[in-house]
Amino acid sequence: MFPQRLDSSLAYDIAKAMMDGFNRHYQLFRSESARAKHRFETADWHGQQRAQRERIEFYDLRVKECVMRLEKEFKAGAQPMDVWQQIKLHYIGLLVNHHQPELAETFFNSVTTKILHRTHFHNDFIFVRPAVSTEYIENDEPAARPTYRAYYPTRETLLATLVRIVDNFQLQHEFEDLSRDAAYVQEAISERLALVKLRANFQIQVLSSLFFRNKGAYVVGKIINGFVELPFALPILHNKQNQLVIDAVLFGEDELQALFSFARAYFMVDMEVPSAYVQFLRSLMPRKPRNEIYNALGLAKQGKTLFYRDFLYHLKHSSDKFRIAPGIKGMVMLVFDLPSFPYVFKLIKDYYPPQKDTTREQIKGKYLLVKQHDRVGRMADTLEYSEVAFQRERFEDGLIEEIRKFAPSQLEISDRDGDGHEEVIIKHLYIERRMIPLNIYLQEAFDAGLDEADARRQIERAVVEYGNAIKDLVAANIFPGDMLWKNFGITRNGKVVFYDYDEIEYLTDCNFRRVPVPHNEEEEMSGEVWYSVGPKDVFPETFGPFLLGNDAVREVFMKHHADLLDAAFWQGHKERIQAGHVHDVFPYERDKRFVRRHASHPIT
Ligand SMILES: Nc1ncnc2c1ncn2[C@@H]1O[C@H](COP(=O)(O)OP(=O)(O)OP(=O)(O)O)[C@@H](O)[C@H]1O
Repeated sequence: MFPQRLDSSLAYDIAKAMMDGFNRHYQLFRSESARAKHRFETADWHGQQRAQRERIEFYDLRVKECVMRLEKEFKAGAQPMDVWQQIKLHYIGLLVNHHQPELAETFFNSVTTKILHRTHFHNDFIFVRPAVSTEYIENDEPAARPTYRAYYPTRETLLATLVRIVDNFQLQHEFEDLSRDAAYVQEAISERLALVKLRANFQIQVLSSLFFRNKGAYVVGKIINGFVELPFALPILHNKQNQLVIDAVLFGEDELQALFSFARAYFMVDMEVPSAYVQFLRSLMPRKPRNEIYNALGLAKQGKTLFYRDFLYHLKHSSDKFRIAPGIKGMVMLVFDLPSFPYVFKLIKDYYPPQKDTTREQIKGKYLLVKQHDRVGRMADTLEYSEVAFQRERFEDGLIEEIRKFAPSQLEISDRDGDGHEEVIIKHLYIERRMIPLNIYLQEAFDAGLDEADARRQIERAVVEYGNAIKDLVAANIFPGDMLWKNFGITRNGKVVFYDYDEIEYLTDCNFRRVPVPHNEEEEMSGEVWYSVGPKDVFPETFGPFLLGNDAVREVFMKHHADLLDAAFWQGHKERIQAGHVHDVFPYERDKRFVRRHASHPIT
């Protein structure tokens, strides 16, 4: 198959046009990300959120543009296969000194598969694995910023070094008191280093671009001493007087994981060599898959590519079968998983019960809304795939039957690739992180018996976190719609996250009402809803019977979250959002905030 000679000049022109298409994409993506700094400095929060939303669309737009150009200028789709092989080889040549080769390869795949369609293309024409290494890429241009900077403080110069680290970002806005904040950070670091001997290599490494998201900017780095590396992040916020403050210091893998969680919006970061950022971040969070790090940086297509490669690799090295996911089955989504793999696969059913007045398009719209919205750590991100092929023998028969019954339009079983093995091909799928459904988590505690202190603690933690999750969603203008326990999951770190999006609405589109007082005994005794209800009307006081059947659950809920049953709570938030308020989201515990920690003992 490998071409002996590169003799088609058209192949070179097509490869070059594709590379131009990618370069244009990355330049636009990067400048939008770089502008986040100015929006942060000028407290343009609506602008920041808009940009976060719009940037998600960039990739598909650029792919479409490039496909059109290739068809128009080169009739690319009509070129014979040997030309396509040469296109790929020329493209590899163009990648050799490129600073984002892995992204450019993915762009090539997107454009090529659009032009050649599934029936024509062969894996040889795309990048099934990377052809060009991303190791040790450096930007050698004279004014280039390195990926990270290293600082070499002593115990005595630590404070001055911390000030310098922040100063080097040249934020064009004044701090309330940078030396005070740096002293708070120094104190926190010194506590960790108190009993430690500083080794010759003691240093602080800091990624040279800030990470922007919503109302925050984050310094991300690590402290190295001997063989120990301590990841850290410094959130910088505007205070009430609109001056900058370092709000906290986060340490260690778990706190960084929470910052980079799959349930949060993507960061804006100005990066020349994204793979070097990913490599650095991976050293801070070794258990976080690379695909999720690319996602967190807004490079979702690369995340998707890497996820799929990891998935295929996992399939090759496992033998268990796909099955219907544990828990209560969805009415609109058919959910399955592979026990050995920490994700779930969701497809939209063809048929749903009458109370679900929705359509496939509407459901897709809700999933898209979540993708573009700030997920505030409370909504799982999803990857969307079309035409996914699995080996038939890896599917339990019961699962095939379930798909055949509820989503026949999504299922094809055939030997499409002609390798003599049957495949299950699913037309459209969402994939997201697997969690423990909250109803199962609570049931485990009930089963253990409420006399057990651990079980009671488990219930308390779950119910308190559940209410907190809803309150975070509310602050972010999201009404979850269906708030039953089964629609929330618990993550590895004990966070409660929402995953059932088909009834989600903007809070500002809902009408929160109290149940009217009955006019007469007949109305009062009627088991039916006797008052008129509009399509967007919500009656929070009616949530109780669905959620609080269990006494232990009820007790905790009423202690911490009784306000969720009050229409005034919801209406109040709606009005604040309508008045233009942009909520604060803290991807860390509130008691980490310096304003709380040092309220009574300010450092002087
Ligand atoms: N990320 C996940 N991790 C673990 N289990 C999940 C996940 N997402 C869904 N499930 C399981 O699949 C079930 C159905 O999923 P989901 O709630 O998304 O479907 P649905 O059809 O929208 O539900 P509903 O009938 O409440 O509208 C859940 O109750 C849960 O048991």
